[in-house]
Amino acid sequence: MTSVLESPAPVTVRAPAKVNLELFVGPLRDDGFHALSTVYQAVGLHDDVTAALADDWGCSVRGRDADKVPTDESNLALRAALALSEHTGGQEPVHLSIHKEIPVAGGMAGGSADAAAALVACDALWGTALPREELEEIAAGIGSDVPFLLHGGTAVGSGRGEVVTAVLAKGTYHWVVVPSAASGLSTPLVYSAFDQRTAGTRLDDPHPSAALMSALRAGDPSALAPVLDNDLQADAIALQPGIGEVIEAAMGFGALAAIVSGSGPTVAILTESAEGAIDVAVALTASGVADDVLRATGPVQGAHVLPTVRTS
Ligand SMILES: C[C@@](CO)(OP(=O)(O)O)[C@H](O)COP(=O)(O)OP(=O)(O)OC[C@H]1O[C@@H](n2ccc(N)nc2=O)[C@H](O)[C@@H]1O
Ligand SMILES: Nc1ncnc2c1ncn2[C@@H]1O[C@H](COP(=O)(O)OP(=O)(O)O)[C@@H](O)[C@H]1O
Repeated sequence: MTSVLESPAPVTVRAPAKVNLELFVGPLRDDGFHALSTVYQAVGLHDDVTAALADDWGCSVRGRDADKVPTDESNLALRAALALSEHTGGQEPVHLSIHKEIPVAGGMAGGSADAAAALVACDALWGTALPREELEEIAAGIGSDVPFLLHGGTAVGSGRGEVVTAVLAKGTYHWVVVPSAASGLSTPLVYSAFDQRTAGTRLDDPHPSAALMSALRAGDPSALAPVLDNDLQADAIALQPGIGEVIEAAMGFGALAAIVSGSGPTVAILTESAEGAIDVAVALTASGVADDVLRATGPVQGAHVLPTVRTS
């Protein structure tokens, strides 16, 4: 056991939320997951995870939706820390303090962000200094979105979303995010609605669309808006019609586009500028369509260590 004197200082890592600019769902694979082609964008809503050496493994959660997050070993951040410890032959226990800003169970991958943050934080705290590819491998074992949250920016996810390839993207995009927290939507429920709807049709292997890639290269939100696409959107709306109402209202208030993020229920609304985002956000709240409305810009960087605050 490390003595107090030589104990490394706690490490805090910040990780972003994601929106899926495009989500194409392919055939069901033998492992029970659908093949995916998605284009992720990391956006500026963040969770912070602080890893500190402790007598026992554990985690605590505060901030937005904290009461909806487990603190036992089903917590994705704790699972990630334990997986890294096992991979490196066993490490000293840590306590993870999670501060959440990312809406829980919204399709913005907050749990995956916490897992990515925990991997980077523990790797620094323990001094394991794992090569990036190994960290990504452990990340993929925790969840399909975790490698992207390590990576950040804008990237294609293939396989079941865990194989991440950067894309050339210019510009900054201004999003309004409507989480719809009261929902009972879950990822398995939405995929199973997709399965029922598409039963009997042949699903092709999914690929990124050339139109989306070209809009991202141009860095033009007006060009991006018409090519945003999500194969799970119809199923999310069928399960929770309020999502469709948010999309329709946002378009009426001058948004460039509005789309379900991942399996929902969060609606990601693309606007032309920072001012445009404020206008749409205010209109959504003032009209009573949504009482919980956030704003975020993207792309932003993936999980990264925050500088230690000097206290003296
Ligand atoms: C939809 C996406 C889009 O980025 O994100 P979220 O909306 O959850 O953030 C992802 O595909 C979330 O992938 P992942 O994190 O692996 O989903 P999990 O919660 O582990 O999957 C729960 C269940 O959903 C189904 N599932 C999930 C992913 C996939 N590619 N095919 C599936 O069929 C499977 O039945 C799986 O057992
Ligand atoms: N650290 C975590 N933060 C958020 N949710 C977590 C975490 N660990 C486990 N979970 C569980 O994962 C589920 C999915 O949460 P989340 O990752 O926020 O959403 P989504 O998968 O829709 O993007 C939650 O219902 C929650 O119980």
